[in-house]
Amino acid sequence: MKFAAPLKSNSKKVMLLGSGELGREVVIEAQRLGLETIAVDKYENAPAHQVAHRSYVVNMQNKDAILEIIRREKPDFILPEVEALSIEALLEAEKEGFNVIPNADAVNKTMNRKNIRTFAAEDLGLKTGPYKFVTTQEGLLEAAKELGFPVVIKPVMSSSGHGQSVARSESDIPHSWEEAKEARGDASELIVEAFVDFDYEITLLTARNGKETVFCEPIGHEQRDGDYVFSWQPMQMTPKALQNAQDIAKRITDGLGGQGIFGVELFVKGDEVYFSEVSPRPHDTGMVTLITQSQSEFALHLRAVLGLPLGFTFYGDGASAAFKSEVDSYAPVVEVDESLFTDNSYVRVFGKPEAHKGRRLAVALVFDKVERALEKSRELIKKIRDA
Ligand SMILES: Nc1ncnc2c1ncn2[C@@H]1O[C@H](COP(=O)(O)OP(=O)(O)OP(=O)(O)O)[C@@H](O)[C@H]1O
Ligand SMILES: NCC(=O)N[C@@H]1O[C@H](COP(=O)([O-])[O-])[C@@H](O)[C@H]1O
Ligand SMILES: [Mg+2]
Repeated sequence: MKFAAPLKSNSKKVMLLGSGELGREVVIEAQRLGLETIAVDKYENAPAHQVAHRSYVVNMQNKDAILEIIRREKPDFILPEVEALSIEALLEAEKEGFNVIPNADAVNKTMNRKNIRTFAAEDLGLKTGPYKFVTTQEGLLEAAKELGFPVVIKPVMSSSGHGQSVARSESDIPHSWEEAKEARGDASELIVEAFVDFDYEITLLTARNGKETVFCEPIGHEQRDGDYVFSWQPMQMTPKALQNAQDIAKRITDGLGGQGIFGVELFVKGDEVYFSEVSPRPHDTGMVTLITQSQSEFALHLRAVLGLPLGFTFYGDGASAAFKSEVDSYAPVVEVDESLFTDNSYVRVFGKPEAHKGRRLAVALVFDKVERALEKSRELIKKIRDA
């Protein structure tokens, strides 16, 4: 493999569509291999903008605007980093010969819950909880009654819990209907899911480099309001549950195809494993790999994209805790207690230019035996605050 320098006529270029905290780590890893990096997002000074060679601010849902940047920059690899972006632009770019990671069809399927759920459950036959799709409030009530309360309601296009709610009875339906409008993406259709009473849930990071598929240790996580708050690795699983999880991850990622890392989200009850959803890119709960693995999920993503070998060492157990702002601010300051800077813990501050309530601004990482690491991350996260 040959590695050119950036900003030359023969440079290899990587374009990130979405430039948040996950993209920032991908850009850093890309630069470590001499790649030229271009970061695109809908607002100025997004985390990856701050480290990339060039950056663009554009309406990510505008086909022409995205295509214009792609045609101008001619990247060797286009890495979608957020769900809410113009899929038409990606389909067209692929048609023109650009390499969309993992491929435009996989991005199309995974960005929309209806597409990915029907693909997983109906085409591939993977086990999921019962679900229905609705477009009206009356339809929502009907579906919830048929599935049985409680139900989880989510816009077909959204992420990080935006627009998501749990309805426990009929009286919650009007609120859930209103809440869905908070979607980051498309709320014209909703998925209504029976509540899966799982023992625990995991993300199984799965990397494909065109030659082999490699799994990371399973990542356990805790979610609040549809968004991750703590994650730890490895999640203790029975051998049978782990085998089932890897089988599902292999089937869904083979089904989607292409190269890169995927975050396969699964619910586990006993030895039974239910498919939930999958990100065709690094996963927020996978930030824990920044402290547990010789090659983080971001480094593995790049290796997979470039077709490089996927070998890495699992250094040992760890945990991560997301810090979310409690204020709205145009000049956010994250105050971190010195006790976070120890031999086995540290913090990464994302440098987001604006804070609002609930926005993730930093992550605390702890390296320790998994229970202690999680316990410690619960203590440490209380020592991070908005200044
Ligand atoms: N059917 C369900 N039964 C029980 N819990 C659920 C169900 N669907 C979702 N959840 C809970 O809500 C969380 C978020 O749901 P989901 O992953 O579908 O949304 P998301 O907005 O895509 O989140 P992210 O972007 O952070 O992955 C899940 O990790 C799980 O904890
Ligand atoms: N669950 C998806 C996820 O974690 N995505 C990550 O959050 C950023 C958006 O953050 P913002 O909402 O603070 O701009 C995205 O750009 C990505 O890095
Ligand atoms: Mg999810």
